Amino acid sequence: QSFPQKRQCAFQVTPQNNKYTTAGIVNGPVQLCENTQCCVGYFLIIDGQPEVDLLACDMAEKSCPDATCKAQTRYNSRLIKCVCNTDLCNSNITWTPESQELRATYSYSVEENPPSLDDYSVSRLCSCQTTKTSEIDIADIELQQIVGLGHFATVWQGKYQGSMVAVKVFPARWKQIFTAEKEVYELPLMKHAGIVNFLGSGRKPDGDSWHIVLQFAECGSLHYYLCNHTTNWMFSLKLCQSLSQGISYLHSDLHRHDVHKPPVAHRDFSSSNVLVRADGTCALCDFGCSTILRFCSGQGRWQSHATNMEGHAQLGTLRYMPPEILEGSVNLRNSWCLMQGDIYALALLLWEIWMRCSDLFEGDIAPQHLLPYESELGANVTLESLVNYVFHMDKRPSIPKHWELLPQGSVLQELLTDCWDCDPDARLTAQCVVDRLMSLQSCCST
Ligand SMILES: Nc1ncnc2c1ncn2[C@@H]1O[C@H](COP(=O)(O)OP(=O)(O)OP(=O)(O)O)[C@@H](O)[C@H]1O
Repeated sequence: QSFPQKRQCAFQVTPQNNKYTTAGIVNGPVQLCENTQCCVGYFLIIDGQPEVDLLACDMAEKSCPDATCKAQTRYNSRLIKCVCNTDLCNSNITWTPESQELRATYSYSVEENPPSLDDYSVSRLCSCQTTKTSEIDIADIELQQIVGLGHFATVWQGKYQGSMVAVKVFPARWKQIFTAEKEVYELPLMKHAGIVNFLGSGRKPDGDSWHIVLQFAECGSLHYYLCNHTTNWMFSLKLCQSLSQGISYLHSDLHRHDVHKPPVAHRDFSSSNVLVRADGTCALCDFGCSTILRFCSGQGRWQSHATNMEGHAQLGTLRYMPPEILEGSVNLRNSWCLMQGDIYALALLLWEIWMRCSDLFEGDIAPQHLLPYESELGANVTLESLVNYVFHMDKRPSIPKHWELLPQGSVLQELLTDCWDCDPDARLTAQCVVDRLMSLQSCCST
């Protein structure tokens, strides 16, 4: 009886990313694969050259059609990966800076491969309704003070028709991001308590800036709020519920009469992109990186559509990126994976909120606000440290041990672990998070 030869792969790990040690028997620089015929290699680009970050057998059986180690698309041009199917093939990577630059441009656009003509025609066929909002005459707005400085825009507090508003001002060079964000706000049925109310948009007569006018959120961003306030249990639950209801609504595919709201993936969900109103409810904002999914009946599948993609390899905030996006294994043709990425970020936001809830800490003293992974990886995380910690080591923000003893502790713990699971398919849907939070309301009103 003959047994198939086990694959041998070059092996090199660091103590920080030693998860792959379990993928097979290690004998010095060689590993005999237990579960797969595929070798993997991760390389960091240092001074323009690939340097080994990790070499090993793959953890599970996956497709690896290449015989040699060819550089695959990555998050940006600083980390590359290959998967291949011959003995020790992962020890040498085929890589050129030019090919990498070209591929990186596409790596975080919606299509994993450069779009074909067919894709374009399908996108046109599947374009969907928008609600035409009357343009706002920018001259009617009185800008009062700056309340936020983002990557793309400056946010002002202002006055419009006697009401306090927020005005997001994009310089002309970010017109594409402005258009993408406006397109999401202008979708039908976008008015919802969990989403900041869009009042209109306009352009300065001299054409040097584009404006989005929004309801003003008195308490600023969730990040700002948590830095400055602790909460009690019921208040934290209100923040979490409104937040999950907002993302659940954004993800929903709604048909009301003849009007259709397609699902939207946020793709840059972070505590800076959630606002807090005076009544303690959250509202989602900042849809500049979002993707609208359109169902193409001709194709029988969901099609992603994004105005803002070309030329933007890096979408979203690094710290909140799910492991599959950090690692680059996500198939961006599968639009649902974008929603699953939002759920991972939602878990980090729930964790941030609960870590500031005094009722969940002894002596009612909650620790000062920390961003996810801030205590483990510092205030300025790098891609390499996150890939290692979140993907290779499969670690998440730590859940306080004593929560196990609290009446709601096990539910909180399960909810977080079910939302930040390394397997995107295992994560809860946003509606399921809303339902679980609802059950917490009845079980633990302290
Ligand atoms: N409607 C609003 N009411 C009050 N403050 C707001 C409002 N909209 C935005 N802000 C403030 O401005 C900040 C930046 O807003 P926003 O995230 O929309 O801008 P951006 O340029 O897209 O930022 P990013 O760097 O996340 O891409 C928010 O974190 C918040 O503090």
